[in-house]
Amino acid sequence: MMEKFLQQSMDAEQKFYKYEEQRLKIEDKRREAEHARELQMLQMLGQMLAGISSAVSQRSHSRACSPPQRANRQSFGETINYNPVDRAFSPPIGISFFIQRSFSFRSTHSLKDMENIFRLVRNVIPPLTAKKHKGQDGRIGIVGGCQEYTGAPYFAAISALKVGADLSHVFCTKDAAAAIKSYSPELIVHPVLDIPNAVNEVEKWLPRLHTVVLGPGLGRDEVILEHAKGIIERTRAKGIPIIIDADGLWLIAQHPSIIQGYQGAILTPNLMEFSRLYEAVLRDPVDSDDHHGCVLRLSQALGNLTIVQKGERDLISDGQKVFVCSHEGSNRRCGGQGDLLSGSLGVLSHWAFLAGSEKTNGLNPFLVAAFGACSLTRQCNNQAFQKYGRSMTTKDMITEIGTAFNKLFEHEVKATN
Ligand SMILES: NC(=O)C1=CN([C@@H]2O[C@H](COP(=O)(O)OP(=O)(O)OC[C@H]3O[C@@H](n4cnc5c(N)ncnc54)[C@H](O)[C@@H]3O)[C@@H](O)[C@H]2O)[C@@H](O)CC1
Ligand SMILES: Nc1ncnc2c1ncn2[C@@H]1O[C@H](COP(=O)(O)OP(=O)(O)OP(=O)(O)O)[C@@H](O)[C@H]1O
Repeated sequence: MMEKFLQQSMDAEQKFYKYEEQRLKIEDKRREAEHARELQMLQMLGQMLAGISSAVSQRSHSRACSPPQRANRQSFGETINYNPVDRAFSPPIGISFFIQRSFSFRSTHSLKDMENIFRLVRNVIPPLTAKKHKGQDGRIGIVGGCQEYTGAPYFAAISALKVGADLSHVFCTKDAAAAIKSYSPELIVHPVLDIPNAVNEVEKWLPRLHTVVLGPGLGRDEVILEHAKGIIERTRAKGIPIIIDADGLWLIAQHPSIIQGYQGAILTPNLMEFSRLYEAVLRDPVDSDDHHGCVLRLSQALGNLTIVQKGERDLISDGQKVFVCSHEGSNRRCGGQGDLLSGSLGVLSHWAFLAGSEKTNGLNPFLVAAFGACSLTRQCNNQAFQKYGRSMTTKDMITEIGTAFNKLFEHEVKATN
């Protein structure tokens, strides 16, 4: 009797997942069509504006220094495009000028530079409309959380919600679940990471997730890491974007092949995690005089997946370009701000992935998402530090997410120079 009941409920569950998977596919297609329509309208608008501006410039005897000429000049090569021959991701020349100015190696950015890159981030942010239903703007899964570390997965999951995801799931060990739930009723918590069939349990949820963030508070228990390995493999097999941070990077340093060649992955190492990974993959110590080259080489060696090297300046590379985010933060470094970054990136990478390179002027959408998440983290750091100074903690930064996001991405920054 019990067996029959169990079988029936398993069948019902499977039917539900199948139905849900189909529904999500239809929904994604509809959103793609919506994006394509918007793009078409923008292109038409662009053509109209181009027509008007060329008429105006003909009348006013155009100036000698046009953007395309400047784009080719070395003095604008502060952002290094390491593969100028590959045009696959290269935007038209005028736009290239615009992007290269935005992602500069200079330590300070002009307001205009920041406005340019923030505009690309804004392009991928989905509009809030009354027509949407719960889940459409992001269902993010955080894999991490064990007895020692319950804060890290919480920080990542709540940050994802505060940036704009609709649902945030945490897959953690049994003994971490109650603590994580008690921090926030908004989170959906699955205490499955330490059960024998953990990988299958998480896999059941994958069709319902847009992005997976793996690593915050995962710990280094061998059994859990083995489960994490299986989860990465299944996530990769389904083509779902995955952000790997903290102990997830420890795992990658032991087994780089799990992630090698998967361009749906974004790795977010701090300096320490970066050198571990670099040495494991390239069998060479990091060259401390050439951080940009090292980030680039690591990305290339792993098959051009996106790397975000966190630090005083965040270096972001997909093996072709290295971009720098040096948005002003503060001198306070509290544990957990990397989790804020990985959770935000979970949402932004989903939005960017969905929007595609048409919305990022031909640039790899993950680079734009990473730039957005780094700027946002640093802006939260800056705002919270102004209020709390040395006593600032990650919770204070998380409280700032709404206003920081609004300031960076919801309003036009006035370009004064
Ligand atoms: N409240 C929580 O639950 C928190 C848990 N955390 C988790 O703690 C676990 C271990 O993380 P750790 O970062 O300690 O990992 P590691 O055990 O790899 O330690 C890294 C070491 O590198 C040092 N380091 C970091 N950035 C550096 C830099 N730029 N230059 C030089 N040294 C640098 C740190 O001080 C630390 O001693 C992870 O699972 C992580 O997610 C952290 O996220 C912090 C908050
Ligand atoms: N020296 C710095 N100056 C300014 N901002 C920094 C500095 N170091 C880190 N940051 C900012 O903090 C973010 C998180 O980086 P951090 O090195 O603290 O990560 P982490 O060590 O992985 O964090 P966690 O404590 O969550 O494990 C970076 O992306 C960056 O935006």
